Amino acid sequence: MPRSRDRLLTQVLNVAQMHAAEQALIAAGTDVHQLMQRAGRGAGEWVRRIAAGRPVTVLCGPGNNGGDGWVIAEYLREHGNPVTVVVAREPGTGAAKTARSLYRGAAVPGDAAVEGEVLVDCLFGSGLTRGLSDDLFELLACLARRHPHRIAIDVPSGVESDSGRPLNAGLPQSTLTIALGAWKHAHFAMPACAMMGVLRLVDIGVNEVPGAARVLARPSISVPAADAHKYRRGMLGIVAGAMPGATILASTAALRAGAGYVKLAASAAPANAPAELVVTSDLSAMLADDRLAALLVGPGFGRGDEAARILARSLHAARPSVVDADGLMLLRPAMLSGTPMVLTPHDGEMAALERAFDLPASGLRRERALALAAASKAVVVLKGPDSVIAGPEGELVVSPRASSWLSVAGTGDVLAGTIASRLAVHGDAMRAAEEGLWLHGEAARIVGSAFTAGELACAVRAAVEECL
Ligand SMILES: NC(=O)C1=CN([C@@H]2O[C@H](COP(=O)(O)OP(=O)(O)OC[C@H]3O[C@@H](n4cnc5c(N)ncnc54)[C@H](OP(=O)(O)O)[C@@H]3O)[C@@H](O)[C@H]2O)[C@@H](O)CC1
Ligand SMILES: Nc1ncnc2c1ncn2[C@@H]1O[C@H](COP(=O)(O)OP(=O)(O)O)[C@@H](O)[C@H]1O
Ligand SMILES: [K+]
Repeated sequence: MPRSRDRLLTQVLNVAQMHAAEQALIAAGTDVHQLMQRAGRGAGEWVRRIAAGRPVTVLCGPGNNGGDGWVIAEYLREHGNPVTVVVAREPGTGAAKTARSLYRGAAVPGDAAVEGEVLVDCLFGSGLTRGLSDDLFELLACLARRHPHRIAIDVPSGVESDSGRPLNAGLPQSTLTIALGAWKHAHFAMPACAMMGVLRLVDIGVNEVPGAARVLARPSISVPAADAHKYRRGMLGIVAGAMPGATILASTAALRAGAGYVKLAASAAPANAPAELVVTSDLSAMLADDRLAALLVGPGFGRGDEAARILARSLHAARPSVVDADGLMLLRPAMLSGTPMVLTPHDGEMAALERAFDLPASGLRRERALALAAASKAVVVLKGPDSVIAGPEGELVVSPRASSWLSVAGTGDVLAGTIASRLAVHGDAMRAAEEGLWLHGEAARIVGSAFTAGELACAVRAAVEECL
């Protein structure tokens, strides 16, 4: 597969965009039946590998998701894998009716007593418009209980594709979810993304959709130029506040993420500062230094008047900046200078920013991040179990689930330090945000479990190594 196709397969589409992409393929000469064959056979191959000869039950609904199910069932039958279709509803679309007519194996009416090893959920996909009725919910739940492996096709039935909202309570957990044609927002949005198990994508030839979101992917990071020296590699200034612990964590990560020089402006050198960190008590001189490539302001800052003054002064220096933590609580529209900026709020800080920028605190997380990015002209990294990055021009990057061990104090400081370090290297706010978020997730994968934020910060170096 050419590399450009690989990149294309990182796009994330909403239902309207998926429909438009499908129409474009149809206009170019591929009919819906062919698309369903591609999707169903591609998914069927994953199911066949997982089933490995064990009995499979395919639950088929009325729409094209059900149609995919009939194709999967026929694919398994052709390959000699035992399969039974449970017909929750007879097919209602032309393509699904054709797929059913081509199936030559066993089918039973909506019967919850069917047993097997692998359940393939093709009840509803992206066309779900309302919660499952009681009978359909019961059928799905009973079959799920009777099958140890549960594979959802496109999206698990009952999950809204654009939002990731479950429209029924108590939907079964899938062990694998196979997206068809393109990723959907539900694959990366809580709570649905936590119900989907492992994610896989089947390519059906969908082309690039303008304005589509992307999945965060491993960045490519260059080694320093042959003639590099510490200042040209990027000098990062970190402005310390009342609580130095957070800036130490941010500095520890920043020292390992590529910047050539990390300087901390603090009234006194913190007791446990890394030896490589250069500490200065002269904030004005640091801000006036022409070599200063980027600034990090906010971790451990405090929220008093003095902190607000230091934030305003720091941002007045008009350097590419990352604003995090208390800095976000103090940020006001008048402090923005138009230089590249990354804001890294969690949900609580996001609500404060929305108040400061007079934005409604409603809608999906990605919509809220986009609204703040547009209003602030900054790149917004809205953190959490389903982090998203929004750019001021409407760019949107969604993150695959990272380790839930990240839910420990101080990991946000590590993220801010990592992003700031990358910003010091090249000055591109969107790129720095993507690199930093990926490195932070990868560092968590590398350190494993029950780690501290300090251990995470040290693992940023190993994560960088994977991007060279
Ligand atoms: N796009 C592509 O390129 C390709 C897409 N493909 C596949 O198509 C899937 C999307 O298909 P789809 O649009 O037919 O939707 P799907 O989810 O099967 O069913 C919706 C139907 O059910 C109904 N309905 C909705 N909610 C309901 C409820 N709670 N309880 C009862 N009924 C309900 C609703 O009608 P309504 O009753 O709302 O009028 C509608 O008739 C997609 O996920 C992928 O698997 C691939 O084959 C290949 C290429
Ligand atoms: N359940 C989770 N799964 C994955 N990542 C998480 C989870 N909880 C938190 N994180 C990540 O950990 C970091 C926490 O940052 P933050 O809330 O600012 O913590 P702190 O202020 O203690 O540093 C963020 O990068 C966030 O995306
Ligand atoms: K499904």
